[in-house]
Amino acid sequence: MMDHLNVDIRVRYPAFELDVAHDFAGEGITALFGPSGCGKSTLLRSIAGFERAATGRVALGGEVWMEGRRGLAPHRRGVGYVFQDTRLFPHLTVRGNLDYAQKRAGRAAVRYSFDDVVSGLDLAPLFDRRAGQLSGGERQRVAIGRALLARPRLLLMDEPLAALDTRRKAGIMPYIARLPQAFGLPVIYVTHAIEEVTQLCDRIVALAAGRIVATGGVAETLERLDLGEIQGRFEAGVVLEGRIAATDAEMHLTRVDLGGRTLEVPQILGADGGVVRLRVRARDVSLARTRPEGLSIRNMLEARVLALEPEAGSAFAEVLLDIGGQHLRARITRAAVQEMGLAQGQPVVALIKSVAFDRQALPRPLRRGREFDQAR
Ligand SMILES: Nc1ncnc2c1ncn2[C@@H]1O[C@H](COP(=O)(O)OP(=O)(O)OP(=O)(O)O)[C@@H](O)[C@H]1O
Repeated sequence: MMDHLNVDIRVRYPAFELDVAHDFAGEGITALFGPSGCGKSTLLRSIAGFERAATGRVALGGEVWMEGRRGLAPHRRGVGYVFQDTRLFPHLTVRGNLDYAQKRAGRAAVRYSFDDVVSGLDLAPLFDRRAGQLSGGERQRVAIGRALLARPRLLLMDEPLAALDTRRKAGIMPYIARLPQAFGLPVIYVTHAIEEVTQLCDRIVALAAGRIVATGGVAETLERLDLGEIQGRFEAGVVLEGRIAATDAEMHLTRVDLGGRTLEVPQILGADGGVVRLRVRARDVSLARTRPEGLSIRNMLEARVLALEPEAGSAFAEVLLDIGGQHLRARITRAAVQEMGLAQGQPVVALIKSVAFDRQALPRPLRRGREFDQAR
């Protein structure tokens, strides 16, 4: 367990105020999540020491980085920073960019070497390329490597995938997921993309209008949050956690055990037994009173109605379901609720098309052991 980052920060702009007090976990990836303009980048900049208007307190373990209006300069705070635009030196090679970071590194003791960074991010094949000639995903890998070589005790990432297309995102996400375990440092990860929260993060700190509105584990916090404000009604859904039970390589399907119920989803590249999170949007779930026959839909889960929430002034209602401990949401028409005679406590069958699942489901990193500890 690494040191906790404790913040109690205020920033006042003419038209915006940030006021945040939080004890960030000393391990894993914490999502700083919220709508555009809620203050995510301002908070990250305040932690790093780039925000002149910040007042309050920032401390990592016993080390105070800011107190009142006085703070350590950014390069003395032991943070690595990864931006959306990578800010590499375009005219230098990848090797040149990494060497530069290595030379300017602080003296903090870290448990990994230059070679660990290079192999952990697969950077060797890129060494002789100029940074200006890399793809967006490759540039981000190099930018992460550069941040790690500064020997940080904490890594701050500000929407590192926002500029990438879906395929490139999927390519780089596994590298990010491994960072806390592989390099032994906590990550604070700014995003407003819910798939990145679901696939990469262990916890959420949700911000709205400069204040924290929810904190906690990913699945439960997403369920509590009113995502409408962040993602729009259409994206409402749940995050299910399960284990890979088996994969049919020929059919490109993976069966995921949700603890009694099984889902069939597009193939996930991961070993049997691996833990995965799956986001299911409410609009992708239909309901039936009894198990239908002769359907193409692969996923039919026995469920029980926990709550019915008609949306005022709309054709739709949201149905909250229990599927053996975990929850599911279905967005169906109010007319259907009436015709089916749905009521609280009633057993139903929830239908989910396999195509409804996000493509980039990633097995969660293993919780025990740090990869580089064994090498030392
Ligand atoms: N230097 C500044 N002077 C005045 N107002 C600022 C300054 N920097 C940011 N703001 C305002 O503070 C608010 C929060 O900005 P911030 O960039 O932290 O939001 P964000 O959550 O990171 O948004 P996004 O997801 O769009 O990047 C915004 O209303 C922004 O206009």
